[in-house]
Amino acid sequence: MDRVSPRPVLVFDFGSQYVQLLARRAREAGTLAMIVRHDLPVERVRELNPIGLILSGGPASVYDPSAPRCDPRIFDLGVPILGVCYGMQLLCDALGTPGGVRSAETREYGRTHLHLLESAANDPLFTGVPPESIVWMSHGDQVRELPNGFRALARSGDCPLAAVVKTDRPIYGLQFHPEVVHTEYGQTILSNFLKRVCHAPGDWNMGTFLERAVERIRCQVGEEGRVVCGLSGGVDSAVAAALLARAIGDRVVCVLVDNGLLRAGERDAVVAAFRDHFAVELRVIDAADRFLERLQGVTDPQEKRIRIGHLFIELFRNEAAAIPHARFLAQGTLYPDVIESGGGADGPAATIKHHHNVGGLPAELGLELIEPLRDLFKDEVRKLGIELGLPAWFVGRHPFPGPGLAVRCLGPVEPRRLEILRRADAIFLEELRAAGLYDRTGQAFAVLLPVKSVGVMGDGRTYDETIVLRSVDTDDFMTADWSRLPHDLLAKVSTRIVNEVPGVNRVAYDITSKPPGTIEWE
Ligand SMILES: Nc1ncnc2c1ncn2[C@@H]1O[C@H](COP(=O)(O)OP(=O)(O)OP(=O)(O)O)[C@@H](O)[C@H]1O
Ligand SMILES: O=c1[nH]c(=O)c2[nH+]cn([C@@H]3O[C@H](COP(=O)(O)O)[C@@H](O)[C@H]3O)c2[nH]1
Ligand SMILES: NC(=O)CC[C@H](N)C(=O)O
Ligand SMILES: [Mg+2]
Repeated sequence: MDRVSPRPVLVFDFGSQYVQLLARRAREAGTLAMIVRHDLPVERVRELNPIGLILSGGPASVYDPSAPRCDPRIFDLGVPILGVCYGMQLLCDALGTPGGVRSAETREYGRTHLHLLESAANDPLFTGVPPESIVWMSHGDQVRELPNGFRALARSGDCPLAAVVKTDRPIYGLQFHPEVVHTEYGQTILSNFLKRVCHAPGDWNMGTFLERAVERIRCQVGEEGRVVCGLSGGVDSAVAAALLARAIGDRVVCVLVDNGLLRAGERDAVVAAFRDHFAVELRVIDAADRFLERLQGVTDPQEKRIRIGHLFIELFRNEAAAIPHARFLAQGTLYPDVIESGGGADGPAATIKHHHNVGGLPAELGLELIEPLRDLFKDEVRKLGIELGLPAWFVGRHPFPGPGLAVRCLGPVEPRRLEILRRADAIFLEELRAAGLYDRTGQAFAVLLPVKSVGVMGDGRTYDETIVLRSVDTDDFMTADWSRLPHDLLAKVSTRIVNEVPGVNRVAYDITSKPPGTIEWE
């Protein structure tokens, strides 16, 4: 992100899955955010002249001797500090909490009720936040006792210290995550921190992103360079392609790989949509057989992604080899793909899954990557797509992962199983659209389990496959809640799948949020 506002808020990265969300919420509040290493020395912090500091969450436990820590001198700078989850545990530990930080008796993941204490009534951090609200938690450790010189501001059912503040300095700790969209007043709290506690002017805006991104692409590609752009028909690659077209015109060649793992009718739909909305060349590579061959007998989800990622790159490389000056590969990589793949090489973030386009890439790429959307989230990319002139129905499409049905076909990926999944998925989406609910859900799809169960159909015994329906509500795909779909719709989809898809005798509906689940099953 570019420096427009002179004084940034620094987000110290302790390996949270949500570190960029903190930065993004700051952007929404009109403040430039810079993500920095968790152990940035205080001298360097001073040079950056921050308006405030945010300490992110993270997978470690502060009582673990190898846990990441910050330079303790940052607490004496006099700059406002907000510690979130691990960040709160760390600052309480560093400033001295008598009972220490320990593993909690009850861990909290997902939706929790927050109760503000009377002491929060006049605190600027909670201006505009009602006494009771919903927050999202994701922790197993807890600060046991109020640190010396702190005041408690809020509690939850299982966590007596859900928010604390130092009485003589603007140092706050929150055990819940204000940065996730499911925390009802999260943006209010972060915006209060920036505007009311740090006194940030709030004049940064996203409009400049487009111009700067175009400039950066021109600069990277040069006068002659050509770019191969992996185009999936999804929103991210379409927006990346449109951005490239704006920056370098017909020096971009889009490549759609038909990997045999696409949904029913997808390939034709993408080709048609592309023809109508883009002025650049699109090539389609038929590679279904090669992907299926590579996936034969593979059941481990990470291994599936890695094999798929590698084959994608081989195909892009072959394509680029035939085009003069094509040294670049563009992908619609977003921040969630990056952070879930483990963030950076030596960062403290845990690997949740190797997204095929990041963690699944081979060591030797042979092409220079262009990923203009790497710092952004899905809904920001959608806004950018609209600015670039893509139609609203197109940018509103549900995401579909690059590894496609392979990561929804749990167990071995075989043509027979893919066909079952494809048909069940098509029925679910058709009914969701018919009920007018497609645009009100974030992502919906079917999953085929490697589990058979007993049923009775036509008075006879069956022993057949299980389909799970998954539908989630989310804007940024970092956290998600399961969609409360009408029972009548679920009943209709279930009946149609069992009646119309041979080999399936049972349909289940997934009622797990993220966290603790992920959106995909693999
Ligand atoms: N079948 C495909 N052919 C070519 N490139 C692909 C294909 N599938 C994925 N990619 C590349 O991998 C990137 C990441 O895939 P991902 O599914 O996250 O994004 P997307 O498909 O562009 O958008 P969406 O999230 O809406 O599905 C894409 O932006 C694209 O560059
Ligand atoms: O291109 C992709 N390659 C991948 O390997 C991959 N894995 C997950 N996804 C998509 O990312 C979003 C978050 O998914 P999860 O909650 O399952 O991690 C959801 O929208 C998922 O569909 C992927 N996209
Ligand atoms: N999300 C977090 O920051 C978690 C912090 C710590 N690892 C815990 O489990 O409590
Ligand atoms: Mg996709």
